[in-house]
Amino acid sequence: MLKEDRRENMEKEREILEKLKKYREMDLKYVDGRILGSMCTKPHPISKKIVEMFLETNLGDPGLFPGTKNLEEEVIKMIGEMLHNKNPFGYIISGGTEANITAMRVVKKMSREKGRKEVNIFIPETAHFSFEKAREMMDLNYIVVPLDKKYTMDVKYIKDYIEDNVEKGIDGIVAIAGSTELGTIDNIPEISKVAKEHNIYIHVDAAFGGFVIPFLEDRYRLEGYNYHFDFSVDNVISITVDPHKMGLAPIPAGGIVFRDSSFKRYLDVETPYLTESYQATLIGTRSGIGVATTWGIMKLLGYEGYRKIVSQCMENTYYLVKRMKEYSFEKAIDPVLNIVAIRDEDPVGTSLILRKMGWYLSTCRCVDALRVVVMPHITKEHIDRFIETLAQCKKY
Ligand SMILES: CC1=C(O)/C(=C\N=C/Cc2ccc(O)cc2)C(COP(=O)(O)O)=CN1
Repeated sequence: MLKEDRRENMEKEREILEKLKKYREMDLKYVDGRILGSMCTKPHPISKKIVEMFLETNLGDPGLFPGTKNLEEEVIKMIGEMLHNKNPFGYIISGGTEANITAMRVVKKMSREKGRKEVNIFIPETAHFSFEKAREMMDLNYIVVPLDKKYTMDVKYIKDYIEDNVEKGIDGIVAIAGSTELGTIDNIPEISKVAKEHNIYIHVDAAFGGFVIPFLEDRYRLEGYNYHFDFSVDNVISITVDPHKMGLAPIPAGGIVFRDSSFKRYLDVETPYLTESYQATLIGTRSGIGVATTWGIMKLLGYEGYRKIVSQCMENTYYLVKRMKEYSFEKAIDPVLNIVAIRDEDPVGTSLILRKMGWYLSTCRCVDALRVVVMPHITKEHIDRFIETLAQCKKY
């Protein structure tokens, strides 16, 4: 390329990057500490170098990228180990939504194989809206399970429902380990007893809790909740666990892990023109970035690294509750994970006022409360500033 052309090109590139910078400056930044309602955070710094290294990879055609495919198998093994599964099968995919849809694909296929006309699935009121997308797409029939006083699934309701509807085949139970709104954990060992008796598939949505609970020290574990949620519990067949939440991986990095590879056949679709004859993931072309960054961050942090991050988040969670008390702001429940629900008579109204003041948090539906997710980017200074702002805003 001529020197002149090269110079022109560089000038054009510089202008384009300048323009992009203007758009990026319109975005909020996690480090400013005003993003209080997100379950994502600033990715671990090592991510940048890994993204650059794996930019062109495509796990949609794994025969071309065997190294990246090997990494995915290793990452699933690492996450499987974290979830007490020595023989895991799964994928690092676009996010928790795709992971939950994938689990529901398997439940539906297994139900069809049993010759059932209807796919009946117990689902908690606290279920993430991704299950609504799955229901619509696959015509699933949900039996919504009410919550008990701890905002977890009422297991007695499941038992009674099955006894009162013996003719109705139940294909699955969705349980949550770290609910979106309150971070509560359903009593999965209790649910497992019912599932085992009736041979029912349990899918655990640990999109958020999957990278918190395994690292949660005893001092942060509350009486009255059962923290066992993984493959150590019978009938747990699949788990959603997202590296791009508390795993500190960049987006997109969701995870779906199955008890073993025997469930792959329910997902496989023939792929005539690819380097592999079958493809199980919902998304076809998919970058290897999520796999590689998750592998790198898990190797770098290890158990101890994640434990420290989770403990820091829990310390800041308890600090927020302490500061709230000084202004008589009430918590809706004792924090189970790093999520705080601040009672409010008009949570939507208050959150809109706070947003105008530059603070982004969300609200709960299951209880009238503001919702703060105390992610690793939130510091005590941010919490101090937030509480002062909330106090001002409540004066009106
Ligand atoms: C229990 C559960 C979730 O809390 C969840 C998402 N949750 C929160 C997603 C979120 C992330 C950042 C943000 O600023 C706002 C919202 C999903 C879907 O995960 P996703 O497809 O990766 O968004 C599934 N289950």
